[in-house]
Amino acid sequence: MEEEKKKHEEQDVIRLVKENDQINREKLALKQELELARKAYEDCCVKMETKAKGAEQELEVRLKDVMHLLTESRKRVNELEAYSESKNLHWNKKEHIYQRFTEFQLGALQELRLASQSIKQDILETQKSYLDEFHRLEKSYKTLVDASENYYAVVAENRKLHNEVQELKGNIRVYCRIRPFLPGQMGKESTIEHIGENGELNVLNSSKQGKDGHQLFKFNKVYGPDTTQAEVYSDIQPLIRSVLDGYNACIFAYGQTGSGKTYTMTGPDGASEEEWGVNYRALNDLFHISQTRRKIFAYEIELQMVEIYNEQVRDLLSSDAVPDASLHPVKSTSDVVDLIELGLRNRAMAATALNERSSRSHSVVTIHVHGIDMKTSTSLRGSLHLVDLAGSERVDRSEVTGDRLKEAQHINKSLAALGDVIFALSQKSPHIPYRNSKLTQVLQNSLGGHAKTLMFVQLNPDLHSYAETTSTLKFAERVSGVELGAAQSNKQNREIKDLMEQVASLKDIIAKKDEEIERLQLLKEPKSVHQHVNSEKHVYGSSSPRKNFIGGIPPQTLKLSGGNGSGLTEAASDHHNCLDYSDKDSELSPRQSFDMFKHQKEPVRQSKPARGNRGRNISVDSEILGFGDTENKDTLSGISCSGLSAGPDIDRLAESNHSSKGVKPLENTDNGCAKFSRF
Ligand SMILES: Nc1ncnc2c1ncn2[C@@H]1O[C@H](COP(=O)(O)OP(=O)(O)OP(=O)(O)O)[C@@H](O)[C@H]1O
Repeated sequence: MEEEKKKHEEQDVIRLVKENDQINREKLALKQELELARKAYEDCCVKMETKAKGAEQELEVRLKDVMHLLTESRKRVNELEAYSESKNLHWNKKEHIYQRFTEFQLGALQELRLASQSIKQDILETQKSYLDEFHRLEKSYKTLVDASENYYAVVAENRKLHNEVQELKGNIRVYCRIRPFLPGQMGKESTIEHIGENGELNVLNSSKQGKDGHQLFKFNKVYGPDTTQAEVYSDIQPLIRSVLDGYNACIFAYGQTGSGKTYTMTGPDGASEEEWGVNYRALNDLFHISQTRRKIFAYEIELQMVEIYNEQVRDLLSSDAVPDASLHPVKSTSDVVDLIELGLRNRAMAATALNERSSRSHSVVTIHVHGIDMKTSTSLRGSLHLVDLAGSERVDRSEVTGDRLKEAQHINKSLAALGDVIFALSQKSPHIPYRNSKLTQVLQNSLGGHAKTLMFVQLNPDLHSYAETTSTLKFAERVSGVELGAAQSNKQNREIKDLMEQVASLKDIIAKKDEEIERLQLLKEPKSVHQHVNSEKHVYGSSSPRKNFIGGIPPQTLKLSGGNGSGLTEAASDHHNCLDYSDKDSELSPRQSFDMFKHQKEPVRQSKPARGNRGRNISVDSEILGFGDTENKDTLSGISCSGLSAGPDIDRLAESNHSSKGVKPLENTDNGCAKFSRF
């Protein structure tokens, strides 16, 4: 045990020696390590010391700099403080100034606001007045524009018309129109050899040899068979338009039966607008122009349509028994179409061998235009007669007898009378034989005076109608040589119109007084009728105002002294009627002419009780009406020596009448009526 203890002790000693070695070794290593650490520490301390010294030096430099900067900054701060102080003072001053200025500005602004409000008010008021003024100006400007538009249109039209008037001055215009061959007549030989540019017309009769077969005529214009209705109308349009300026115009269609008179004046049956004749186109045109002038003129247009058949005037627009030629106001073309169609239906037709719907009457469409210039109150009256004459064919060729012969004789008589009137006008004869036929009576105003007259000469190109054609052309050629003088417009201004009305009423008063004196004289001297007649003649002398009635006829003398008062138809047809138009009354308007027809009835009823003495009445009336012998002789010579008959056939017809009855000077019949001994 001991041993073992010893052994353990030995082992412990060995272990302890070993451990001591180990600790010594470790102690040495640690000593070395410590030495190294101490050396590293000393190095580090030296380094740090050096570094600290460097840093200290650097910091000192920097401190110096900072101190310097600080001093500088303090200096600047002081400076800035001083500056700011001065600025502050300055701003305070400025603020004070601004404050005062703002206060002042606010005051001024307030004032300005007030001023602006009042100015605004003023502006609104001015604007309103400007607007009013502007509207007024706009209105007047519009009126001026309209007026100027119309003015220029009117001026242009007037200029055109002026030229036409110049052109028309003088001769009756004659336009010749050749109708085409009708279906079924194709292959027929034509008499028309050549139509010249300037109104020349060569007709040819192939059955005659050499020179005799050719004849040359010259008119204002010749229309070939292909001419359209519109082309024809465009040539006469200015004449028709002049009616709106107060002119009277008359357009005839003359020619043998079936030569196209109705076609030219009205158009074919059931005509389309393109085929419309002069009648429709004229009215259409008049409406159109009256519309364009509506700002300047107020127009009224009225229409009448009569036919003259066997020397009787018949109203075509009235189916009533009323005999007066009715006047129909028209406002549109359709009114016109309806009226003319009614008239055409009423027109007397009768068949002849030449034309199955041959019109054996003259048809007269009359357009009355009354215009008032709205500015000057000048009134104007124009009228247009559109006459479709009855056929001028030869009686023998018409193969007519009995009633048809009578019709033909009447037609030829009235055409001869028309020729006589035209010739008398051309001769500037003091007596124009208007009353030789109803046709010339109705057309009186549009033939003489200051009317414009145009004649369409219608031709049938058929060689078979050669004789008719040449006789028609000869008549037309003579008509074309007739000079009527310059046309004049029927304008009357308000003052003249008022004065005329005053004069008329004064004349009425004087006439009434005259009658009273007459009545009193009759009461005083019931037996001295003869003396009374003489005294009345004196009263009706040139110094008497009665002589000055329009047209030279006192109203009470426009009566049928010997008629039965049955009105227009009978008045027109009855040769015993004393009513006629004085040849001096060519200034009467066509309206007045028709009015005379209207007045025929009433005075007849009055004539007996008013006058009491038929013989005296007759002598007075016949004198007033111009039935004096000398004048009537002139009438007759005018008829027979005119050299302007309605062609050889008409002459022949007249001769045949003369030979049976003999040509005698005009004579007064028992009842005081002038009788034309030729018919
Ligand atoms: N220019 C034309 N173009 C075509 N047809 C025409 C022309 N002129 C006339 N006619 C025709 O010729 C025929 C006879 O014409 P219209 O009846 O006009 O003759 P008119 O001279 O008036 O006869 P009347 O003397 O018997 O009244 C009609 O059928 C018509 O349509």
